Amino acid sequence: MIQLERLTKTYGAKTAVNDISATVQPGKVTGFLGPNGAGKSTTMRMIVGLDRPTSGSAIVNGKRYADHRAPLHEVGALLDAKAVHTGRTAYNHLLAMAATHGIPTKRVHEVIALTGLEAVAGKRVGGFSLGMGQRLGIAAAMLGDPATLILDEPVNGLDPEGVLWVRQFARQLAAEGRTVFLSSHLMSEMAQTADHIIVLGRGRILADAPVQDILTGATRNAVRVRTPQPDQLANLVGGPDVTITGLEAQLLEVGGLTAAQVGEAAAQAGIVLHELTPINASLEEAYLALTQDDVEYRTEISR
Ligand SMILES: Nc1ncnc2c1ncn2[C@@H]1O[C@H](COP(=O)(O)OP(=O)(O)OP(=O)(O)O)[C@@H](O)[C@H]1O
Repeated sequence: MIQLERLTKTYGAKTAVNDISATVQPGKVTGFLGPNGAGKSTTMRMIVGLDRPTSGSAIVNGKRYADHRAPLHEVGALLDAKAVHTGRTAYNHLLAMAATHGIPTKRVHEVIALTGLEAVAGKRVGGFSLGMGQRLGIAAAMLGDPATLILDEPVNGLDPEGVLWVRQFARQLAAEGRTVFLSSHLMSEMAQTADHIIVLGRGRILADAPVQDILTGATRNAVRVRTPQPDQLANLVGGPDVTITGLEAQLLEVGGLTAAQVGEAAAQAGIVLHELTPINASLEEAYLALTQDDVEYRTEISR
């Protein structure tokens, strides 16, 4: 379990993480989502003691990371997969890590098997593909058989097979009762992997809810209607819970009604329809809407 309590980190005038409180529960995959620069990596670095909070605290399995006698057995982290690129073989890299933490060689073989690295364990890490490097980073995080796993952008740049592997691995770890905390800037990926999602924007928590709740909240009930009689249709279906937006001269977006309701009302009133399209906001749209004011660097799209 990870408990963030009023956690704050400032760099000079810049507040990277702004007074966040949240609990990451065991037995679940929790997605940590936010646009670039939202403060995800800084939060994760504070959890594993690589950055010191300006104020507030990050507690893992009941203690601050630095106060654990054998932190590798408590928390495994993959924070920067590129950091493991060395001239060593994967096996020797893991063996060196294990040796410095008093972890037996047997465990090195176990994590190699666990992450499917058997075939490449004798190869130099410098020549690894991104996917293999990611597996090696996860193998290293698993060395101490930790109850809590923290993975920063574990699927970034992976091919579909690699993405699927990380997703299944994360789910398996959660099923074993571990706390699994993954960051990503892709809502679509998190929606398929996580049970719970925490959304960060400009260092603040924008949402902290089960994936199912976020999915339900994201579904928009709206219909796009093309008709040569837009004013009559608007008068007909208009009401207190209905929003009507003119998109083009003969194109309306009707919110709050289903396509069936609009179609039947139009038929009864003899209004001609040329198009009737239900619109469902994707989860990605909901996420963009949630974070649009909180993106640090906005790309201007010229029209
Ligand atoms: N060492 C540092 N010194 C100064 N500013 C920093 C430092 N580390 C991070 N920041 C700033 O803090 C903010 C949060 O950065 P952070 O890397 O935590 O975001 P992130 O959500 O992980 O983004 P990304 O997806 O790009 O990794 C950014 O504005 C970043 O520029």
